[in-house]
Amino acid sequence: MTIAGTDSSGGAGIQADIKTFTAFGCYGTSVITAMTAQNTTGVQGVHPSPPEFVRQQLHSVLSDVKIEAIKTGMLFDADNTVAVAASLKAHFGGPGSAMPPLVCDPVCVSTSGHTLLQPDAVKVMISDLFPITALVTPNRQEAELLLSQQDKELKISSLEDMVSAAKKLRELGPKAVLLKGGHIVITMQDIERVCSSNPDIEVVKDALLGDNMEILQASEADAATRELVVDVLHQSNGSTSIFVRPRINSTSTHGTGCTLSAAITSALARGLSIRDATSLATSYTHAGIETAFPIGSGYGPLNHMHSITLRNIPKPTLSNPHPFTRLLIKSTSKIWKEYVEHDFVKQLGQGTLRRECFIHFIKQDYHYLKYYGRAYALLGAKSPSYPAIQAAAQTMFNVVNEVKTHVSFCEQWGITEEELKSTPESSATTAYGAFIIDTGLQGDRSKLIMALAACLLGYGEVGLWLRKQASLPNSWVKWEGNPYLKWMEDYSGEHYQNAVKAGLDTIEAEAAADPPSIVRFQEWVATWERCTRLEKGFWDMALGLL
Ligand SMILES: Cc1ncc(COP(=O)(O)O)c(N)n1
Repeated sequence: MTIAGTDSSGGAGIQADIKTFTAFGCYGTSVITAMTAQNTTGVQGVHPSPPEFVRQQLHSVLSDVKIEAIKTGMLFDADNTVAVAASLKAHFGGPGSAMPPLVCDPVCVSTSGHTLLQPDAVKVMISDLFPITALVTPNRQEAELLLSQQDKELKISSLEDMVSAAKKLRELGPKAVLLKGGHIVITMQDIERVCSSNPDIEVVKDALLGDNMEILQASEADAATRELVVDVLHQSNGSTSIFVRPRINSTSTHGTGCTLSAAITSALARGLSIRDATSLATSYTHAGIETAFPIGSGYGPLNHMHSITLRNIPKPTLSNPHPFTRLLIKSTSKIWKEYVEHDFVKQLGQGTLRRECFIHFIKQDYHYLKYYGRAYALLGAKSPSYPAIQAAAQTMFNVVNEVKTHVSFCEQWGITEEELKSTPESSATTAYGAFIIDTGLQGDRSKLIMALAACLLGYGEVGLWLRKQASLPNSWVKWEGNPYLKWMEDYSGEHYQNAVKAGLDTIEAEAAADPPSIVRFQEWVATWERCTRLEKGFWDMALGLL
């Protein structure tokens, strides 16, 4: 449900909210607090709803429809603000009627400079609405106005100011604060500076920023001085996360705040946490600006419907042959790095890895391959065409054959096949294997492909990384004479790398043939991330023997 003002030009307010709810697959209801005569150049008139009529609309909706999440936008005056807060408290005050998450976008002034919240309403918003608010989403100007009650001089002009203002705003009563930084230019250097003095801050980078990976071959200079937009989320558990994305110079920004808060509300209605909802919503809004088409002569609206397909999967090029996989890895670059540059891998490369750890690992790998083979059989069963069935079946055979190589490899380490069979499966192996099979059984073929990719691509990455490191002068990787040379040769060798290439092509083809919605993409990322984490867990387990 949105409680806000209308925008006759369709880009902000109720209209933006309903479009955004729809794009997120949610059903929207609306309570109108004011009508505006408005276009892309400004607000020409405001006609507030009488407070009794605001109450009546709220009653009509709440007495009939089960609401999963609520947002407030333009409330216009103190009377309407009181009406909204009182109605919500009355409806959700009783036993068994818990308040759904309330996102308060404290709309005060339009982009064009028109007052959308009268000065005496600010105090009421703080006293009546904030205590029942799950998340308040001010921009810089709104944050300064809200905090001016305590400190008239307060100005927010740096990332440090944003972090401290977000904390102060939290003390006004809402459970969490998202301070939006669209009006403050920030660079990577600022982020590094702030994070080095506040190591607890979580940095959530948009998929378009991130690290380079060997298997994706291309490089992209991430200039320390590139202009960024940063939003700061501070929550009641004391955690602070900052959401970072590239700045777009665009005039298609009318209704950005409404859209962002409506997107967060939708994601909360779908059950995401505030942090994950914010991450998804900032991506969605960014893509809306990026893909907007010009409407009107002033500040035009965003494109709300881009998420029907995933934005921005660039076409493959020579320098970026696997754009979708790149997006996937960049979306999870932190955990991916922890996996592929794990201490287990480093010690293996140095040749210092303890023999027991390696033996534990290859024994468990023997069990894991069983799940992995079965999962490809399941993928075959879910494949729509002969070539797709063939590809899945072929990989299943490759895995089964790999087991034979694995058994003879283990023999060289003094482990018989009998011993492999009788080794109990560790929890990390069962967890990972079961997760893959479970993902496959849930029904979505693409999700299963994402689940299987973390293993395939990760080992390919490890092989290439170690080989590349070994080729550098004075390298920490010991190649010749390393007891694990054969393992490194296998995973960096042509045979395995060809399998990686085939896997990359499958993922790219899957994404190109049926580009996912942003919500579905997020599900793919979540699956991929779970498997990356489980892979890391597999190596933690092997090192845990120490
Ligand atoms: C009805 C209504 N609600 C909110 C806004 C703020 O949007 P923006 O800051 O983009 O002008 C607006 N212009 N109109």
